[in-house]
Amino acid sequence: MNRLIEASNLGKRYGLDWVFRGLEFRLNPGEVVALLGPNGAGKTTLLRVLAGLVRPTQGKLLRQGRVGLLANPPAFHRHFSGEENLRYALRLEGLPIRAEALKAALKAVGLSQRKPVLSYSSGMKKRLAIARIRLLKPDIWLLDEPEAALDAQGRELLEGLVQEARGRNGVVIATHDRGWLSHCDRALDLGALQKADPDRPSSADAARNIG
Ligand SMILES: Nc1ncnc2c1ncn2[C@@H]1O[C@H](COP(=O)(O)OP(=O)(O)OP(=O)(O)O)[C@@H](O)[C@H]1O
Repeated sequence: MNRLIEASNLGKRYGLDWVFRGLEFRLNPGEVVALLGPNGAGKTTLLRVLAGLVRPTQGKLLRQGRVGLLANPPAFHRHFSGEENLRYALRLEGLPIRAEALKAALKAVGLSQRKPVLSYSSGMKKRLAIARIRLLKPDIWLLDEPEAALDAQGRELLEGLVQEARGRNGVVIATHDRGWLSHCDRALDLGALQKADPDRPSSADAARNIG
């Protein structure tokens, strides 16, 4: 089977401080992995490294396929409407832009087409980010605290999205919400990795099977 992500001896340091070091991580198509750990454990940093936005300080990282990062908070062009932001994202990825698909994507998350994003609440921005990742259909879904700011209906949308994705894509969910574990195949606990070795020398894969 072709792996979507294969990382070995991965490490990221800011100044003298290692955020993580010696990390082994693999993601296969169809797998959903939870990324756990307390504040500051390195979940966002690892997602950004896996997404290719931050260069690792050490180690090898191989990725296969398109990556979609649902950041927390998600970033948009504030003066563009929701629809314009979706168009822009599709154009950047070189994907076809179909007006009907854009309209449907916004409707599915309960947003109107014309309002500028600067008038959105945090939950509405999160919903727009859900619409965006759903349209972009990446092979690798990296979700950073995806539940933050969402109401119960938004959460349901998100859970549906993860179920949709898990058929053929790989999903990594960084979260403090252990409710996600029932949707995940494995968990990687960065807090446990730190505790196992406070100086964070090279360590083995901290992933554990959860069912
Ligand atoms: N650009 C940066 N420069 C310096 N240090 C950074 C930078 N980004 C993150 N860090 C540090 O890396 C560590 C991990 O931060 P990160 O945001 O990855 O943690 P997290 O697990 O996502 O935390 P939270 O649960 O609070 O979102 C923290 O000590 C943080 O201060």
